[in-house]
Amino acid sequence: MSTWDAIVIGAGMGGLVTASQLAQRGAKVLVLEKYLIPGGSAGYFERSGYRFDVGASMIFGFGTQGTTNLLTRALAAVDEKLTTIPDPVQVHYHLPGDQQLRVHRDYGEFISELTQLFPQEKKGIRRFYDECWRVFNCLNSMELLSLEEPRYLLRIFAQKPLACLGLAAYLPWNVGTIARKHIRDPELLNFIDLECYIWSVVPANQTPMINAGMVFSDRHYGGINYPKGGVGQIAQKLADGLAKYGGEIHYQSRVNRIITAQGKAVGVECANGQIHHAKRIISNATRWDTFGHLLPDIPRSEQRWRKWYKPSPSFLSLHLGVRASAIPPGTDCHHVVLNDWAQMEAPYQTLFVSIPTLLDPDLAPEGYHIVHAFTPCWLADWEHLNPREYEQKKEALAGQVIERLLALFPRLDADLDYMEVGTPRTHRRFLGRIQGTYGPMPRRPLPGLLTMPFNRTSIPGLYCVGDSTFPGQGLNAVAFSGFACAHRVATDLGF
Ligand SMILES: NC(=O)c1ccc[n+]([C@@H]2O[C@H](COP(=O)([O-])OP(=O)(O)OC[C@H]3O[C@@H](n4cnc5c(N)ncnc54)[C@H](O)[C@@H]3O)[C@@H](O)[C@H]2O)c1
Ligand SMILES: CC(C)=CCC/C(C)=C/C=C/C(C)=C/C=C/C(C)=C/C=C/C=C(C)/C=C/C=C(C)/C=C/C=C(\C)CCC=C(C)C
Repeated sequence: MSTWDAIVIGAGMGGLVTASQLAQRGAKVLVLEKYLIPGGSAGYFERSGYRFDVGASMIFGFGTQGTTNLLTRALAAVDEKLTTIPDPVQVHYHLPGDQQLRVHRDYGEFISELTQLFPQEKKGIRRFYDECWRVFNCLNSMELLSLEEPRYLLRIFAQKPLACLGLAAYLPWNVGTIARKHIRDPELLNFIDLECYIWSVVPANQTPMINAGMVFSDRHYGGINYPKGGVGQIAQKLADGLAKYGGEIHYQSRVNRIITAQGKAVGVECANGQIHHAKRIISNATRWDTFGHLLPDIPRSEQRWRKWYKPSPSFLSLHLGVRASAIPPGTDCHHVVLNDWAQMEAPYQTLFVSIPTLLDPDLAPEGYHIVHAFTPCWLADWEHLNPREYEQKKEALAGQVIERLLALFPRLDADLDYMEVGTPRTHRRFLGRIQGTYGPMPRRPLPGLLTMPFNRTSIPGLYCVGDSTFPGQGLNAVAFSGFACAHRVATDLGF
């Protein structure tokens, strides 16, 4: 039995930012993580001399200026810093009809390359992406904290009235509506769908405009920057910072139950039988894993949320080690391959490829590269298989992905040194996420971010943080959720 100011269930990025922010304010914080290391889907694993990122290697939020560089800020708050390596191209698209497009760090260069593909839409392209900048500039001019804290809202409204009104105006909108104001060409609209899909896993008409403002502008402002030593270093450094400020993380501590008394969350019970009490409980597990699992009941507000959002697909992931000769000189770090616009959302169709060793060669033995290839698919496709069927399916689908990779890297098969294949079952098992999901997705077009819940829940004393809270998926997004959650909890605790 022990008593804390706050207990955080899960050391994913959302949980770690919340915990480190609270500890830095003087709160006594305990993080309970079921796995061996921190990071969750932003963790890593090592095999045969390779250090693989568990999830995506394309990192936003590491800029040096403005207010939206939330990873830089979260680390700095606990006196930590990471060396980062700038990526000159956010993504190299391989589009249907053998078209190629690179999203350069330089905004002008990107716009000019896109305009060469769609010259008839020169004005529309400029107007659409400039409108994204308007959203970003509002966000990037203000301190980003909890929108559930009325005194903060009054303060930023007094400081930045135009930016607040600008954001309030965009909150209910999705990208599809804004894009259609400026663009007519159906193929260009398909491309805008893909621009959204690769991080939101839904097309433009379901992707909140505020999030697109962040992603489509920050890639040119703060840029995409890779942390030296791999994505896992971010969580590791936050965990170090947390410890410096007196917080604790217990690994291999799976929480089985949130304990309530008179309807209020007051503690947790772990699988090892330990019980911990705290004034506030914060869950970094998804809302689906929190309500109905850690707490038996699903409150009415959560039932409503489930009518709006469902778990998005998971991924089939190939983590490959290859001889350097497989990767031609001049290759970009991140690629997206799509052969048919109509198939963008179909399982195993849109292929994501990252080669983080092009930025940080130390992640692989000398003379070798890491290739992480992943493609969305559903858990249902992988359930009810016996071990032999499961292995056979993994092998067959991995073979199909490699076949597609050969179009980009013809020597890849001959130069293959190591392969580890993850499925939705792997993601569910190791990340503890329902159906191995990447995050929540709207069941239908919703009013932008208006339906995304903040950190407080309908259970007094219980908060949620991470990608099933405002503003959704992405490391920088869950970092925002962590800043906001810590701000709200600290205020409630009187810190
Ligand atoms: N390039 C990128 O932007 C990038 C890279 C990696 C991850 N991500 C994003 O990170 C987001 C996820 O971050 P997050 O903070 O929401 O969560 P997360 O799922 O990454 O972390 C949750 C953590 O909670 C732990 N956990 C779950 N249930 C538990 C229990 N009962 N007891 C103890 N521990 C438990 C898990 O082991 C995990 O470490 C995703 O949206 C993904 O997009 C983005
Ligand atoms: C007062 C008054 C009047 C009013 C009020 C209003 C206001 C103030 C409002 C506000 C709002 C806010 C603050 C908002 C915020 C937001 C945010 C922060 C957002 C963020 C976002 C982010 C994001 C979305 C990100 C994402 C990312 C991602 C997801 C990524 C991913 C990646 C991947 C997957 C990779 C790919 C790969 C390849 C391509 C290879």
